[in-house]
Amino acid sequence: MADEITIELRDVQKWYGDVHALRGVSLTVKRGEIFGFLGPNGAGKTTTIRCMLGMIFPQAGHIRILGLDALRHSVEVRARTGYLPGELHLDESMTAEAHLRFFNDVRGGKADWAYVHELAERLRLDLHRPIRNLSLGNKQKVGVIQALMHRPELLIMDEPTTGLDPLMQREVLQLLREAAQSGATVFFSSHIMSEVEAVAQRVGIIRRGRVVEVAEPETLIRRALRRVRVRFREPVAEDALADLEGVSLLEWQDGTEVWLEVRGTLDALVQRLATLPLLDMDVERPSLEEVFLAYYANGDHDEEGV
Ligand SMILES: Nc1ncnc2c1ncn2[C@@H]1O[C@H](COP(=O)(O)OP(=O)(O)OP(=O)(O)O)[C@@H](O)[C@H]1O
Repeated sequence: MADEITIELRDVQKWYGDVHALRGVSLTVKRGEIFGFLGPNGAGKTTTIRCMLGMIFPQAGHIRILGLDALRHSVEVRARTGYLPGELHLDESMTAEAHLRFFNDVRGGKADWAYVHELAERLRLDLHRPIRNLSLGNKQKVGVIQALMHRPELLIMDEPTTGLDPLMQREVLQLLREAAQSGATVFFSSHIMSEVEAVAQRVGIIRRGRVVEVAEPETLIRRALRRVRVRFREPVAEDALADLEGVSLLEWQDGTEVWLEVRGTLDALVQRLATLPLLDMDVERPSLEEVFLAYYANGDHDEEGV
């Protein structure tokens, strides 16, 4: 059903003068989903988000948000969306609360003030302090509340945990989860793999203006390299595991303790180990960070190479 799709980008291209920032970005986000948009600095995350909200205009492609053409209906799209920009512009002379009230009035006054106070408490933000006296992290909290306070059906957040300490990062990720549990769709960008892994149901990886992968975090991790430590009851010959596809030897300590690197499934390794005097084995689960770094180190997915 069309309304099951909240975000749809098809072949979106954006140039800034000579800079080809988006080279045909396509992706789909379903209603109620938490989608993590991952990529290093300069990959095109902010540009994609600004196009989605009709703040800048792509030269080619189609964008539908909440069933609307994002460029023709950007005002309605923005009214129904909670947006946290990558760079916040707050009026330093106002208190946090005055800023939120002002912003809410501009947006048409739909804030849930009980929720605003609950958010401020959870994020440990004093709403009565002038913004000029707030740290970077506390300013970020004002932005997070600004995006959430009208309980929008769509949240678009550009690097939501920027400047926050680990405890507050976790709290913000929890808020994203709760928003999705109450039916909102969440799209957030990040260059921190662990936070995407912790919260996103699907991840899109953008690299040099192209989405090179969309998958569940678990799928990306399964595809990655895993380090395996094997211990044998008695020494085994160095070539006992050498011929297995996708398995490379890292360390061979007297044939009793062996470190391996395995790409893909462990099936072949496990079958071979069953024929050897195995004592035990440990498999390290790669983090999404390792997956991501491997992805970026590998130019196979981009015809222009690294
Ligand atoms: N206003 C602009 N004028 C010219 N080039 C720009 C402009 N904004 C972005 N770019 C370029 O477009 C590309 C994509 O930038 P973008 O900010 O979308 O990346 P990003 O993934 O959000 O990175 P970051 O995490 O650093 O914000 C980069 O090469 C950047 O230098």
